[in-house]
Formats: sequence, C-alpha cells, structure tokens
Amino acid sequence: MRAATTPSSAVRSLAPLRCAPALAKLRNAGAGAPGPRPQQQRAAAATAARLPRRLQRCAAAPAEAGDIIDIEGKVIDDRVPVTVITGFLGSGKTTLLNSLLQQNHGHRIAVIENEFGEIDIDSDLVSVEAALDPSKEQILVLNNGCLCCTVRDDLVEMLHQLYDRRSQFDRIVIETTGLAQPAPIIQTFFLDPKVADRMRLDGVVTLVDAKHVEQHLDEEKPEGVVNEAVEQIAYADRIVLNKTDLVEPADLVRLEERIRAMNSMAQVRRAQRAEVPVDYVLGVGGFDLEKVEEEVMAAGKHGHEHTHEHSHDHDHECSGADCGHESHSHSHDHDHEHGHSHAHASGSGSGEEHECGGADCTHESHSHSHDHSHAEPAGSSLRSSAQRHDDAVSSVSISIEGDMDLDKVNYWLGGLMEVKSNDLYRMKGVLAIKDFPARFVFQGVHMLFEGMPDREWKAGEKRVSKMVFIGKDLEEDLIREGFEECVVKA
Ligand SMILES: Nc1nc2c(ncn2[C@@H]2O[C@H](COP(=O)(O)OP(=O)(O)OP(=O)(O)O)[C@@H](O)[C@H]2O)c(=O)[nH]1
Repeated sequence: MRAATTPSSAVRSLAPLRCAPALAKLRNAGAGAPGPRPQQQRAAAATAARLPRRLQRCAAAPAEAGDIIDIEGKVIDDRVPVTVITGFLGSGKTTLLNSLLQQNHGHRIAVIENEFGEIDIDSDLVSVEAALDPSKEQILVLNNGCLCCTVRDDLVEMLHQLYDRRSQFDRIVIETTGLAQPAPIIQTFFLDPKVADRMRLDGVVTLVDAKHVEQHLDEEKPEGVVNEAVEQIAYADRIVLNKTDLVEPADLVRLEERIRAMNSMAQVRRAQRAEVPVDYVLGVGGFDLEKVEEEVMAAGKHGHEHTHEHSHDHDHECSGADCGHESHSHSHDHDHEHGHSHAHASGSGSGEEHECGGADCTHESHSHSHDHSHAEPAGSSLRSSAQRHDDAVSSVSISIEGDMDLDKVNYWLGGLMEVKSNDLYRMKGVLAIKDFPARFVFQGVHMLFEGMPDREWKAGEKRVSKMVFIGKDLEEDLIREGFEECVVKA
C-alpha cells in the first residue's frame, strides 16, 4: 500500500524529484544560448510544483517515447481532458449535457453518467443517438451510488477502459449525481497515478438552480453531514446560474453575490435551459486544486467537526454559506479537527477503508446514509470534509412493466408533490402510457414538473415505466403503492 498522501502533498513531493534535474539541464543548456530567463525558470518551477505528475515532466523535462512535442521541443500535455458537470438535483446538468452533445463544436465526447438511484434514467434522457457514434458505445453509465464512495473505484476502472478506446473521442465529460460531493471525484484525478498520467481534470462546471438553490444552501445539516449544494459551488471552476427565467432579476443579483462570496474564483454566468457557449464548459484549462481549497477553507462552512473560537463577542451561528459571506468578515478561528479517522490508500483508489459496502451503497431505494469515511491524512490540503450524506435523503426507484394510465399518473404525482412539497427534490421517469406510441418523459424539481413525449417505442422493446424519486424522508412503500395503482389493469 502506498503511503497516504493528499492530492497537493503528492504533487508537491514529486515535483522536486522529477523536475529538478530537468530544470538543471534546462539551465545548463541555456548558458550562452537563447533560452528561458531565470524569472521564467522560476515560474516554470513554481508551475511544475503545482502540477500533477504527468505535467510536472511537461514543464521542462525532455520528451519521452509517446510524448507529443511542440515546435520548441516542449512536451505538450496530451492527456485526455475531463470535464466534471455537477450541481444539485434538477439544476440542469442533463440539459447542459444534451446541449453539448447536440452542438457542432468538433469535440468528440465520451460521457460517463452517474445515477443516484437504482434505475438508469439519465442515459435514457441524454440524446445519445443524436450526438454519438451510432454504435452508442461511447456512452457509459455508472449506475447506482455516488461517485464519492465505492463507485469511485468503478470510475477509475471506467476511465481506464475508456482510455483504451481513446481514438474514438478526444475528451470525457462526467455528469455526477445531484448529490455528489465533488472533492473525492476531483481527487481521483490527482491521487490515482495512472489516471493522472492519462487524464487531466479540465474543469468542474457546476449548475445552480436559481429557483431552489438557496433552500439547499440554507439547509441545516446534522453535525458531520456535508452540504452537497455548498460543496458543489465551492469546488466549481465555472458556474452556470441556470433557470433564470424562474426568478426576479433582483434575486439573481443577490444569488450571484452569495455565490461569489462562496467561490470568488469561479466565473458565474446566467443561463436559461443551461445555454452557455461550449467553451464556457469545455477547455476550461485546468483545475487549480490549491485555489479551490483556499476557497473552501474561506467558506469554512461544511459539516466538519470543527471548533470555532470566535475572537469577538457577537454570537454568530456559523452555518451554511453565510459563514463564508464577504459581508461578515469578522475573524474567527476555525480550528478544524476532522473527526474522520480513516486512511484511504491514495494510490490505487481502491484501498479505501470505509463502511460503504458495495451492496448497501447501490441498494434499491437506499437511504444514502453510509459513512464515507475517507482519509484525511495529516497535512491534507483537499479536505474530504464530512463524508456523509444527509441520512434523511434517499431515493426510491420503481420499474414496472405494463402501460400506465396518464390521468392517474397526473393525479397521483400532483398529489404527491403537494404532500411532499419541499422535501421532494427530484423526480424523473420514462413512462409507457396506454395508447401512446412514444415514451413519455416526466421531470420534476420540487413543485415544478414537466412531461413530454420522447422517442417512439421501438418494435419489440419492452414497455417499461421507470421512475426515480429523490428527496428527504421519502416513504418508499407509499410511493411504490401509488405508482403501482397507476398501471392499467388488464
Ligand atoms: N424553467 C426552466 N427549466 C429548466 C431550465 N433548465 C432545465 N430545466 C428543467 O429542469 C428539469 C431538470 O433539468 P435536468 O437537466 O434534468 O437537471 P439535472 O441536474 O440533470 O437533474 P438530476 O439528474 O436529477 O440531478 C428539467 O425538467 C428541465 O427541462 C431552465 O433554465 N428553466
């Protein structure tokens, strides 16, 4: 087992080893010949010290077999760029992905989908046929669970499998589940040496639902439970403030201020239907781990076990995003004492010791309450934070063969949304409606939902209706019963 390291400590400790000889060579070669000036060398060394392993060599070392070099003989980073699209449930990730896949931008994109829940619906909703190779081999689905626990091993494996088919695409886009914590996903690209050699994290793009985000940001989490909505914003390189059609301009301004207070590094762009220029999402140009960590530290509001030693008198509840808000820049010591006593082996991405047993993690309608006890080794700069989702948040997945009665579905879903209101974060499904030749897609976020016909059922295709509900304190039996009642009886 490799010694436990953190992304940034791994990078720092490797940098002198790999780059010093190369820089010395460069300096020698530079004597009497045109070459980098000391200032440039210092800049290169500083850059190298921050870069992942593969790139440290790029900063100055001679080319190796297989490297691509530019006309000046420098190694070009030929690793596959990876974009992570994240954002809370229903914020518009799939909408953005669809738009990316449908545009003519010249990028050949391989997609990895992560689904929180049993049934793979997102891959049904992504416009595979319109955008990808007819073989559809380029879309891969990480079914079940969250990328931040056991499935991360799957992610590593999937990335390597994809890499073997490199000629088929030139970049990878990962759409995370709406409940994903971005940090462990980001870590994959820095901790797993083989992944770091082959791929680079190009950027983390976070979709923000202008209508509902504040509710999630303000949500009080039990001690030790991470606020995913907060983290997703804190770790973003680019933020798409989506659904601007649903809020007043004044709310948008307030939201932007709040977002910037949480993450001043990320660009924020308003959008409807996630419409942003392709280069806002792809080709961000790198993920600066240290800068992000600074932001997260500044925000200082995750569900860590930390002791606040306020150096001023006024009573202040250090909760949610407010803590990181510019407007209260009083000084208080956040003496973070991370309660997790885990040690994940950083090298392979497979040696984590936590209680997230694979089966539990992917259980149908699992209440996602496992303890993500990722290691926080000494000196860690990228905090895994409280690696536990809110116990009350769960997903209920239902799949039923047979046609549904549309009126009954409408009536039942309407009632469910009314009863659960704010606690039903997300609901989506593909339904087989009686006498409808096309699939019927339902999408709901809190009280808003839309339904529309999708493609036609294919000849011989089983007419199966699938629904996933994600929310707080969901009563699985009642939901299942209600859904089953909508099936047309023979
Ligand atoms: N009014 C409005 N609706 C939007 C906008 N963007 C997306 N939607 C709708 O919001 C719903 C959720 O969008 P998705 O793209 O599926 O969101 P998501 O983040 O992929 O959702 P999850 O996979 O559940 O996390 C869908 O019904 C979209 O059509 C927008 O700008 N305005």
